[in-house]
Amino acid sequence: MAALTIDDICCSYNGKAVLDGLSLRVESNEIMCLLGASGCGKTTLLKAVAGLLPVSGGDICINSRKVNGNGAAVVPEERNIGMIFQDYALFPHLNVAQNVAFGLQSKESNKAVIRTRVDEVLELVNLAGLGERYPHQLSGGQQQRVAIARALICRPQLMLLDEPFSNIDTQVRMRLISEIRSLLKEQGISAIFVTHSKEEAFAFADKLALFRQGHIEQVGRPQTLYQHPQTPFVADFLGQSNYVPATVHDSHSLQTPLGRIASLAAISAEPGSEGRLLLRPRQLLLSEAEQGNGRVLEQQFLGAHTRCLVECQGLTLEVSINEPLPAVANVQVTVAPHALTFFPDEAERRREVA
Ligand SMILES: Nc1ncnc2c1ncn2[C@@H]1O[C@H](COP(=O)(O)OP(=O)(O)OP(=O)(O)O)[C@@H](O)[C@H]1O
Repeated sequence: MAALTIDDICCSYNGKAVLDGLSLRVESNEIMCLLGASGCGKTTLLKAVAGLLPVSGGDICINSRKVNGNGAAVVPEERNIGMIFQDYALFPHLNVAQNVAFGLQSKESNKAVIRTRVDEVLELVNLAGLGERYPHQLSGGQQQRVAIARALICRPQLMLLDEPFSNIDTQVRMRLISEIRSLLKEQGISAIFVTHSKEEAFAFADKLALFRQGHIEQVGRPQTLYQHPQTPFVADFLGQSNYVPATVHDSHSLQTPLGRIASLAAISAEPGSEGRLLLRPRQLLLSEAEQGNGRVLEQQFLGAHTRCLVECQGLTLEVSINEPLPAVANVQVTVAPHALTFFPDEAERRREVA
């Protein structure tokens, strides 16, 4: 069942369209990440879902209930949504327990029930025992946990998170991401999460929706978008891309300056079609070879891997290898067996016209 369906919505500021006919579906207990460049409309979409911004067209349904439109408009506090922001938005004059209790107080008058629920959610976010502290006495990561506890206390069905990890230092960030992800999964909460960071998106989301100027370019599992992008825009946004000119030889191979390359899956273009083969730095392999087809131009040791620039058949390719090569100039460049991603020139021309 869908936790949220957004169907053909339009939003504008001062008559200028920011979202124009955008559709998206978030399944129950699914974490959807909105990823995209600054200003492409991610926060606008969150605000529209939360009911903080009017929608000029289209439908938004939360758990099959329409929440916008004449006669159907549901106010933000009745949408059963939890919101978490980049700057935590805690009340500085309230302690942790009071901050967390805040949203529940308008719905529940029994103080003992509120206290028990505050303790429960503080336990969930690993802050048990810190209820008496004030926000300024907590680290950034702890403050964000308080914000999460405050959002959880009303048992939301849907959580909206707007760049929640960007103020958290790198050491703590991946741990917090993994904890919050497990928490949302355990509690059966669906979520939409906005970020600029592809690493956060990969680590936190079940699905990515990659935005491009108010529309969604591609939506799917992070690995699918990374390994099988439908457009060069998606490929380039999600990681380093090498492009090699190629012609389709048959349904399972391409002819390229690196030779004929076999694909582990069928290529969806006619034999003879010209275009570009996408190769990620990890999809190229290097071996030392005096008579090899490539020449190392530059190496950068980056800890977990080494970035290597190689000149091969007139192309400059970026290859990711584990350890730096010894000082050899010549290498053999080959392509690791995989399902090739091929962008036909014709499809790109059609996209440009559209
Ligand atoms: N209140 C507003 N009034 C006028 N224009 C606005 C307003 N809020 C946002 N915009 C414009 O709408 C566009 C989309 O903004 P939005 O905040 O949704 O982008 P975003 O993708 O979340 O960006 P960022 O990643 O920088 O937060 C931008 O061009 C922005 O300048």
